[in-house]
Amino acid sequence: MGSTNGYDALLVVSFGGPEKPEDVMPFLENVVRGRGVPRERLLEVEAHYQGFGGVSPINRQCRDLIAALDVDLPVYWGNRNWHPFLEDTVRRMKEDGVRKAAAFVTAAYSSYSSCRQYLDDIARARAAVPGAPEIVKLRHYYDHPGFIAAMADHTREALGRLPESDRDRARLVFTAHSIPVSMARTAGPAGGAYEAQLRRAAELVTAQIGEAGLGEGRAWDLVWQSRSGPPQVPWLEPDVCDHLEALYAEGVRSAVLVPIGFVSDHMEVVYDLDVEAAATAEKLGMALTRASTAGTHPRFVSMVAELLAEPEPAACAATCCPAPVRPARPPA
Ligand SMILES: CC1=C(CCC(=O)O)c2cc3nc(cc4[nH]c(cc5[nH]c(cc1n2)c(C)c5CCC(=O)O)c(CCC(=O)O)c4C)C(CCC(=O)O)=C3C
Ligand SMILES: [Fe+2]
Repeated sequence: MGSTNGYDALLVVSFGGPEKPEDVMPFLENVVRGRGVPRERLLEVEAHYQGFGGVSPINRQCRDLIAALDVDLPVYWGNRNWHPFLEDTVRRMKEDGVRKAAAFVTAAYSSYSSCRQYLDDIARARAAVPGAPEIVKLRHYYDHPGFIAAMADHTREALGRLPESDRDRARLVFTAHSIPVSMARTAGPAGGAYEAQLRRAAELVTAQIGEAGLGEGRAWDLVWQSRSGPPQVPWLEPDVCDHLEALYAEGVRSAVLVPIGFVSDHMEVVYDLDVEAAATAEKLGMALTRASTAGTHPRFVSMVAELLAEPEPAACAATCCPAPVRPARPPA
């Protein structure tokens, strides 16, 4: 609990995910609408979701976070790609008499996909609801002590799950969602912010591990996962699985995956890391554990209340994190 700073509601904004098998394809169509993701990729990803019973963990995780929050405000929740849709939530907020809400987005970093697109989602939802409340997006929190403490705790815990003899020398492999190289170049006010912020967060987490006596100056890397898009468009590399192979070739025999780019253990984490990267490590004979994301760690939960109490953040410049220029359609 604490100051609510002139806000009369908190709005949690997230990605959304399917909750039953029939939801999977319509959800995926929403995600990739107009984005040139090849059909084969979509069918592959559909199979990942169906392998988990057609249920993404992300909605449950949003509900859990909301249940854990200790704020003196009514809390609402709306998604980009699946129910509860942001527009429906904004309509309900208006009907409830909300006038000015703070938005907590479940993405910590700057980039079109992780920041601007959420701002656009909020703007579109408000435009569809006459008399919609004002909605102020809270600041990026990738370097907030609450986020870092949660990730450091979970990284220590994952180190503890390695065989004892591997703990001191295990490599920390931080991962984040790959994005197109062009999107990475234009992220943030001066470009390059997505990668720079991820590096900063990884550095801060590694430093806290060092303070806990788990290896001053332990080696770490930042690599990418969950690449989408057409194959001819360059995305950030290396992919986490290729990186594990390269590490093995260098003689590294143990690692901890730290999904610093995400805030809950959603499908990209439980499939791309716990299934795919785990299989790569198994094949190589490498000891590998995966740190939990921030989730409902108490310090991450209390961070939300702390963000609410901060002075209202300045809006992003209109030129920040621009939408990608869509690749031309291949000739028919
Ligand atoms: C930066 C970033 C984040 C982190 C910030 C944030 O958290 O928002 C993120 C999160 C997520 N991405 C998710 C799922 C998907 N992302 C896709 C596709 C894409 N992601 C992109 C970027 C990001 N994505 C991009 C540039 C694309 C290409 C299409 C486009 O330009 O938009 C696709 C399409 C199929 C495919 O993977 O090819 C799916 C299904 C889920 C839900 C998981 C669940 O259901 O549990 C979450 C949290
Ligand atoms: Fe994604």
